[in-house]
Amino acid sequence: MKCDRSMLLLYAVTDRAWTGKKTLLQQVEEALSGGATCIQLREKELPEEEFRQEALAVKELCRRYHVPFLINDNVELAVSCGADGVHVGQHDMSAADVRRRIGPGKILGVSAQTVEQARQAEEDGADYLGVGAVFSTSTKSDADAVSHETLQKICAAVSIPVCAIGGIHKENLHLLKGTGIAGVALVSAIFASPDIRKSCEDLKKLALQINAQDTLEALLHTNIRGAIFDADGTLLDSMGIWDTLGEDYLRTKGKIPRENLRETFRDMSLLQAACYYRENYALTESPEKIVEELNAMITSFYEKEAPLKEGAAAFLEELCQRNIKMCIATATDHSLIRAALKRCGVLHYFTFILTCGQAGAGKDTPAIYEEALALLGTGKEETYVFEDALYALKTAKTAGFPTVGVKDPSSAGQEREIIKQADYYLYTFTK
Ligand SMILES: Cc1ncc(COP(=O)(O)OP(=O)(O)O)c(N)n1
Ligand SMILES: Cc1nc(C(=O)O)sc1CCOP(=O)(O)O
Ligand SMILES: [Mg+2]
Repeated sequence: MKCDRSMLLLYAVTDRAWTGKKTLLQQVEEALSGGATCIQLREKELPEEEFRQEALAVKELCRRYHVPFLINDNVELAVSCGADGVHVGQHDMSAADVRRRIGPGKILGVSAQTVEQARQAEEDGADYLGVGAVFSTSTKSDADAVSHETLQKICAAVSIPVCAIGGIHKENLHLLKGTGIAGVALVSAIFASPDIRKSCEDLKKLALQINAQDTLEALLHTNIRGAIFDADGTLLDSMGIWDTLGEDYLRTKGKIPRENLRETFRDMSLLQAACYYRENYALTESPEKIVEELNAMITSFYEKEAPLKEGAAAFLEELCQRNIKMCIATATDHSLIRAALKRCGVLHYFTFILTCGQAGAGKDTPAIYEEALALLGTGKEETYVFEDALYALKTAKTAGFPTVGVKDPSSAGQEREIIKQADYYLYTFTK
């Protein structure tokens, strides 16, 4: 059994401190029945022979649940009892030596606290990394703190999957959203719980929500019955036009843009921008004519160019097959969005396109989402709003909709806040 990303989703690391009237084996079985995706037997005090007997029993249990079984620290025991793998830290046997000892077929997990250690572990043959402590923990007294920034850097620096560990529980797990982890490893949140099975079920749902690659899958397994999609930056890769429109327009007039017009243009209406170009670039056309010409450029872009985001068509098809009602809620002109979606072959998925103009308000108030909801006829708690812009996402969330943030370069500066606010965050629509 080799390691894949999904095995790290809910990684239960044992500790006999809280067994009470139960045996550790019973506790492990509860964790497995609650959905633990990997078990690590971590015994710091147990005499070798008892450790061996316990390892053999836990191994059999894990086999029944088809879940990988790893042993902490004790490489020889892992080999002799036929565990699926072993986890070692920076002060244990070196990762390269462990890999040589266990061979290529077994799983090697290595703890890392820095990017350098992480890269070295990958080079030495680690299959996954355990990175912590990401929150303060009293379970391991010598654990060093690792910031979420470092955790994110480690995830980006290596190509093996990473699980976070240390002080993780139901109330803080969501704070790891956006770091790029494949899952979470937990001790007390599982084994100190009076209801281990239920705790695992709850923790697994939360872990699915923060796991970037599983987000699409997780979404499909929610109560979703309706979906309200923003168009620009969410389904369409179209935000770039607003960045370059002013400069492109001036070039068609033989003018050389003297400045980066991006910021200037962003806060202006088309008419304001037209007056600005006329004054600052000595254009002879009337402001109304300039607006007409700008509109023609925008129309041409939506009709002929604006691409769908990668994977979006397949995602919409998947929602459609599950009978999820879908609509568009957009601040852009109805005919432009319609043209772009039709050209991209996805218009038929949407029951209607609703614009802010029709709703009588922008996305800083929930009118458009409430009207879309009424038209879809689904319940609010089962109707998910997909948005790339922070302010719109916040409006929908405050109004009580479940929200899905969608990554777009135009919102890069707000990405962390979007991740924090959104119930789900899609880095991509591709699986
Ligand atoms: C999944 C996972 N990650 C990290 C650790 C910690 O390993 P280490 O640093 O060797 O500390 P001990 O667990 O041996 O005290 C782990 N065990 N599992
Ligand atoms: C085993 C372990 N390793 C850590 C590390 O930082 O590498 S923290 C830790 C203990 C985690 O226990 P709890 O989930 O109860 O906080
Ligand atoms: Mg160790």
